[in-house]
This record gives sequence, structure tokens and C-alpha cells, in this order.
Amino acid sequence: MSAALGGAPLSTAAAQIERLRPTIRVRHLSHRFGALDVLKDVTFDVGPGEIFGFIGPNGAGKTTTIRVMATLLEPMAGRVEIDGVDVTIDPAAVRRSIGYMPDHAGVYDRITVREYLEFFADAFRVPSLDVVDAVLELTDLGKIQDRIVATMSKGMKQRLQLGRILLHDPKVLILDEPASDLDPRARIEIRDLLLELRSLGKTIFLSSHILTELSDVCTSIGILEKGRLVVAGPIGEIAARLEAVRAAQAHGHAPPRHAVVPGAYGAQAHGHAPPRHGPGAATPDGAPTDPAAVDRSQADGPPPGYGPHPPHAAGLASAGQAAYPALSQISRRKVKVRVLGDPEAAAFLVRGGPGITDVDIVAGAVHVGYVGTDVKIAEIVQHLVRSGVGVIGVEPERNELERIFLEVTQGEVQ
Ligand SMILES: Nc1ncnc2c1ncn2[C@@H]1O[C@H](COP(=O)(O)OP(=O)(O)OP(=O)(O)O)[C@@H](O)[C@H]1O
Repeated sequence: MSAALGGAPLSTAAAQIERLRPTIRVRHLSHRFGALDVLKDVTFDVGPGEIFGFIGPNGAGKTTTIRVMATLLEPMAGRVEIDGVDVTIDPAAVRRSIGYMPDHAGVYDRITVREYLEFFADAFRVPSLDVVDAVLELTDLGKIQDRIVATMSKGMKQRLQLGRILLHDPKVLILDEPASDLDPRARIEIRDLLLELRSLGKTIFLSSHILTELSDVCTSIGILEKGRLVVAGPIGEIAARLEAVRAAQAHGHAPPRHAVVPGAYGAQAHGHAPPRHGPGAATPDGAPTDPAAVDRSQADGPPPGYGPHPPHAAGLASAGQAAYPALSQISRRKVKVRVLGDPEAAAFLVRGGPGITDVDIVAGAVHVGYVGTDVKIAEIVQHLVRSGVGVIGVEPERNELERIFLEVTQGEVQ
């Protein structure tokens, strides 16, 4: 089926340009509602073929960002490009290349699934027969195509909404809270569908205020808090940088520059690091050295009325310094260790060790609190094994994304 939704083949040169260019490019985006600064200098990239999770608590500014991306709201300052097109310069072209699913969107209830899709296919002026069949197959709604929409479950309605935004074969999907209010099965189905859409070459931007909701499908994330982007990039890369910060701090050093300087995520995360020499070269803190580059960077610079960019808008930089005390204090971490034999004996061996803050037995597992990096986990395990304890399971207490979220945010809402 995918031929109808897989996009046209590109020439080699064009394909190369596309591979290098971020599909979504947000630069210094700022917006105000009345006196409320809702978005403050938000900058990030989403590369082609990524599933980008835009995570933040209620009121953080996710929907406002999305509405700008979807051409429904003109930004007060900053720039957003979708597939190389500026949303304020050519909104019609942007609309053709995106499929936008708002949160809590309604569906027409009194028609069948097929009629619903045919109606929108007509509205979008796409040849409805082939495309509707393809969408029904992709969303797995073919079996219930004659069902009245009103009788469908929430999960099915959500898939139908996704089907609707696929009809014009957009390159980019922008989904506002696509999994909220869904039961676990429906969430898994949406997740699988997103993975399939990615395999068809779509770039997917989704927002969520529930961290674990779709985190397992995201290739990269951005965390928004009180209108500021706290961090963005591939999950593994952010985790590695936090680990470097922790390691340095565990040894009483300042965090290494590469772990915290502006530009340590985003552009570099997508392979667009500024060269060290020649045009576009940058100083270690990301400032361009060539005057033309300075001009270009100023063209991207702070919007009028919004002042200089606050340092922590640029990444983990200030997160590792004063602005994010949670990071600079190094959060205590926990690891759950399962052992053969008596857990009390294992707890006794670990308790009081260097960097160990507390040890408990919960449901037969030894829960060890510690300060430090993953190296500490290895040391604990090594110590137990050398002492003759059989270690059968080691599980850091939180998943990676939860840990990152807790470390880089302060739990503030606006
Ligand atoms: N049209 C508007 N007029 C005034 N204030 C608004 C408007 N739209 C949003 N806001 C305010 O802007 C802030 C950010 O809202 P936004 O909807 O972007 O957040 P969000 O991260 O999507 O939150 P949620 O998950 O609750 O949807 C909130 O304080 C909200 O009340």
C-alpha cells in the first residue's frame, strides 16, 4: 500500500540536501499572550525521519509551539521552517507538507469511517479511492470501514484522526498529545502505527506531558519548561552528557565544557557541528569566529524586545551551572539489585560503602541509593560478586528519560 503514501523518489543531489537539512528548524521562537511570556527563545532541530518527543508539563508552551509550526499562530519573534519553508513566508506550502493533529480534536460522528476519510480526501483534492484504501490499510481500520464513527472506541477514533492527516501524504506529522486519554492497548497501537509511519519516511513531531507515554518510540526529545527549552537531542546523547556532568561533579570538578557548552546538542546532535577552522568556525563556547558567520548568527539572533538569549536556553550549559540546581547538586540515584540467597546479607555488604547513601530491601530486591555515575553500579556489582554473592539482576530505578527529565527540570509550571 505504501506506494500511495511513500512520497516521490528524489534525485541524488536533492536527496543529499534533504538528508543534511533539518526537517523542522525552530530558531529563537518567542511568544507572549498578554503579559505572559509563553515561549522564550526556543531553538531546536528535528532531523529527517526522526520521531521527536516534545515533553513538558501542562502550560509549558507545547501547544503554542505546535500552533506556530502548523501555521495557525504567527510567532512574535523567531523563525520556524518546515522542510526548508518558513511558516510565516509561505504558510500554504507548509500546510501541504504537514499533517497536523490537534489535541482533543473532534470527529464527525454520524458517518462511516470510509465516508469520513472520503470527505476529507475530497476536501484535500486527493484521488480518494486509492488513497482512502491505503489509509484504511495502514491504520488497520479497513475491517471497520462501514462502522459509524460514533460507535468507535477512543483509540480507533484517534487512529482515524491520524488517517485523516495522512490523506495528502505529508512529509511531516505534527501530533499534539496523540496518546493522551488512551488506554494501554490503544497507546500501543498508536505507537506501532507511528513506527510504521517512520519506516515510510515520515518525520514525526509529537508532544506529551506524560513522560513515559510514547518515550520508547522517540529517537530524540526536547524538554520544555515554563516556555524555555531545557534540553534537546537524541536521548542517548543527552544521557551521556548528563553522565559526564555527574562524573565531573562526583570528582569535584566543573562539568567538562563539551558536556555543557551551548551547541553541545541540537546542531551537533544532528551532525551539523560548527567547524573549528575556516568559514563558520566557532570558539569553544560556540561563538562564530568569522565576521560573516557573526552576521549570519545575528540574523538568527535575539528577537527585538526579548533581550539577549538567556544562557540556559542554549542547552545544558547553564543547566550544569547556576540555573539548574537539580543538575549541579547531582541527584541521588538508585539501583535495584536482585541476588541469589539472602538479600539481607547482600545489603549488609553494600551498606556504608563509598558513595552509598542508603540500602533497603523491597520485595526481595536490594535497593541501593548512591551518588555518582554508572561506574558506581559496576563497583557495587563487582563488590557483591567478589564477596560470593550471585547477582541475577541489576536495574536502575528510573528509565533513562525519566531520569533526564528529573535532572534537567525544576518542576515549575506557568
Ligand atoms: N490564546 C491564548 N490566550 C492566552 N493565554 C494562552 C492562550 N493559549 C495558551 N495560553 C497560555 O499559554 C501557556 C502555554 O499554553 P500551551 O497550551 O502552549 O501549553 P501546553 O504545554 O501545550 O500545555 P497543555 O499540555 O496543558 O496543553 C498557558 O499558560 C496557557 O494558559
